[in-house]
Amino acid sequence: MTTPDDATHQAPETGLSRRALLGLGGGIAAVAAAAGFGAARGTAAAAAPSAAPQPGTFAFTGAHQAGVVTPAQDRLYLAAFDVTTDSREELVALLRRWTTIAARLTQGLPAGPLGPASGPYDAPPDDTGEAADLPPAGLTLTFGFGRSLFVGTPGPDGTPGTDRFGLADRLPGGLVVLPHFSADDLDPARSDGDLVVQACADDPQVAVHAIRNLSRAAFGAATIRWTQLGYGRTSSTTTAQRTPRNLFGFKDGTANVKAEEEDALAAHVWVPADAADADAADGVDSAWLTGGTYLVARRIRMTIETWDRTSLREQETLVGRTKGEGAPLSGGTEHSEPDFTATGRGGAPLIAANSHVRLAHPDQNDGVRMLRRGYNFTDGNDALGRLDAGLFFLAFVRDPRTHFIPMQSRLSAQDGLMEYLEHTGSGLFAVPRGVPDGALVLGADGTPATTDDSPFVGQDLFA
Ligand SMILES: C=CC1=C(C)c2cc3[nH]c(cc4nc(cc5[nH]c(cc1n2)c(C)c5CCC(=O)O)C(CCC(=O)O)=C4C)c(C)c3C=C
Ligand SMILES: [Fe+2]
Repeated sequence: MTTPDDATHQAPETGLSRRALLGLGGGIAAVAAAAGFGAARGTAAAAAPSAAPQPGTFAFTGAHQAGVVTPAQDRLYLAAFDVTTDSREELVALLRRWTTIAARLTQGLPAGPLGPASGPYDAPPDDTGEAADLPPAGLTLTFGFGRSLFVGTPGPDGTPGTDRFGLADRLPGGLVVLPHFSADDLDPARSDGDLVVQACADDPQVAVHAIRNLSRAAFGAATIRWTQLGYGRTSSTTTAQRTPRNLFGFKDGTANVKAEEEDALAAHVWVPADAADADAADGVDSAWLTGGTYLVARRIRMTIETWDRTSLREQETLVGRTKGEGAPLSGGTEHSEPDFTATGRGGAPLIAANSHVRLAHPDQNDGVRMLRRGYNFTDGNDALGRLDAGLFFLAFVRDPRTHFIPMQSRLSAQDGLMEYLEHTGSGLFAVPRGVPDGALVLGADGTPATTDDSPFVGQDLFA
């Protein structure tokens, strides 16, 4: 399992900058070894002197990809890509390059072994440089695959898409076309994509630097389709984290699935082996996704100006919790269980039938929960001067057919909050399991010791 080093929870800013790491004798090899990359094959990394894990870093390798249960960082930059090559080999080569670069960036190293300010004077540097003096900032990079990577994009007349990479019989059952939900006003230019990279960090420049360098490494194979910048996490993913607030001013993430809840993660987040058994009955081999998860992304615009003219009573009634403490309207404190049977004056339920927390609660959803990991966003304003702001909803689930679609159908039809919400972008991605611990061996220059058999994110998909 991906585990953060101790320092990351508290003070990532204490980490050394990339420039300082480069200046350390044998720094790259030592960091690679310390990050668990060494040892396996007697490489330079394995032989390097051991060093303490870098403060402010999370391991890149592990049973699951980092960036799911990792304590939610403060900033997000997410990019969806269209693959522009039709060559399976070039796609695999891209994923190898991304894996190598991600392993380096998440450990606070520059994208390439030479860094931003050395290397041949007549060639572009192998790192763009804007994060050179910044600490690792808890950067995680999480990769996923969209449905179009497997079966292409259907034409407007309904003609089937093209299986460009011979992956159609690997399409996992949960990677469906999401239905239209009422109040959806989706912009195709902010939706879907063959590949996704979620970069989370406690410094926005570190997250943007990561996507920029991955995008650069994709040249000739993939181009950015859409991106979303997020600030102010809207969820807690560990019990140690303070519950943050969304742009409606309410605490968000109170009842989230947390990293410490191993049983809930197994039941609601990680794709179980029997999902592949079910797909096998349909002639699909989706074993590559066992231990992975699905990422649902929804750009949800909030009509902030209208909300701000709404009474506190109305706001709390629509959410179903108090604005100050975040306690259920049935009483107690933030982490008290809501009592949906409690009634007030005239026998009316204290938590209204159309309140968000009642409709999203597991009791109303066949026991379903999800790991939410969203962010606030503000993308300027529209022609009327209204903020284009809201919540970039991100959730990791074991199967969107059971863990997202029914709940979102219910919310979009009945949730009182919907009067203030508009879904403007959408994406669904299969997130493969992690690169195994200790398997990614970086050489002394920080590149994989062997290129052809070094593991990469999503490797099992192409096996
Ligand atoms: C389909 C899933 C969900 C969408 C879309 C969604 C949008 C959304 N939510 C808030 C604010 C809050 N949500 C809260 C709880 C909550 N929300 C969902 C699901 C979706 N939310 C779930 C599963 C839960 C937990 C329910 C439970 O188990 O009790 C809360 C309460 C605090 C908390 O538990 O996090 C708030 C507040 C907004 C503003 C929003 C769209 C912009
Ligand atoms: Fe919610």
